[in-house]
Amino acid sequence: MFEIKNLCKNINGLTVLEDISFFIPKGAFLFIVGKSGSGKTTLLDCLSKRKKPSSGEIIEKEVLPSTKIGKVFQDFHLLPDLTVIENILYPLEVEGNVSHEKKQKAKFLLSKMKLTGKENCFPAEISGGEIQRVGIARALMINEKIIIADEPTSNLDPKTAREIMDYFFKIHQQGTTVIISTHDWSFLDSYPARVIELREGRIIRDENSQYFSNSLSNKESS
Ligand SMILES: Nc1ncnc2c1ncn2[C@@H]1O[C@H](COP(=O)(O)OP(=O)(O)OP(=O)(O)O)[C@@H](O)[C@H]1O
Repeated sequence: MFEIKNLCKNINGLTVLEDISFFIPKGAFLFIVGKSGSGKTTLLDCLSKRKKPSSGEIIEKEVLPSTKIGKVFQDFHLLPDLTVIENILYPLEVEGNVSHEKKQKAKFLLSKMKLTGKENCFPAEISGGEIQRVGIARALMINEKIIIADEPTSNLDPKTAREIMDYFFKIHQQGTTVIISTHDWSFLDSYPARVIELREGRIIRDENSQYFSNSLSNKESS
């Protein structure tokens, strides 16, 4: 789905990503891990077309416009004057594509994100974790082919975080390519995933999660 070749990203004179090369096949379930500042967000920004590489390239086997990539980033940008359900449907509204079926899907995603009962609240009336889950539901509404999520469970209690990660894994099993950055190494034990570890902007490991959890590198980073 993505072939990343010799990707470098410099920001304000700082090399944030250096010579990153790897392939992400269609249907992958991929965790990007690494210490704070290792370049996870920047890599996801490049994959989701929020940032342009300074050099190198990202070749998409199936080219999707930026608006068709389901993105979950820390700046959720919910529209303050729209309710929760209106925010989730907003990207489709813009395209004039809100059908009865899509509304049913939005309600289904609300229940999966444990937001039932909050659909008519405005963003100012819900918690940070709930805002995060609205952002996830909106991303899932946009696209079923690829989801790129930057620390999607960071503000959530452990039980909710686990339920939402289970849901990401389920949609991966249904065929969606899922790329997630996380600080939570406990997830690596729980899902058969590919794990790429970054350190100072470089890939230092790229392995299956089952080999990852007991590693020295893991202990160093947790
Ligand atoms: N706009 C920017 N201006 C200056 N430096 C930046 C900018 N964006 C990122 N950086 C730097 O790039 C490096 C990588 O940042 P990035 O946010 O990609 O790391 P990260 O692994 O996602 O970190 P965290 O886990 O804390 O979110 C950091 O040293 C950061 O300070």
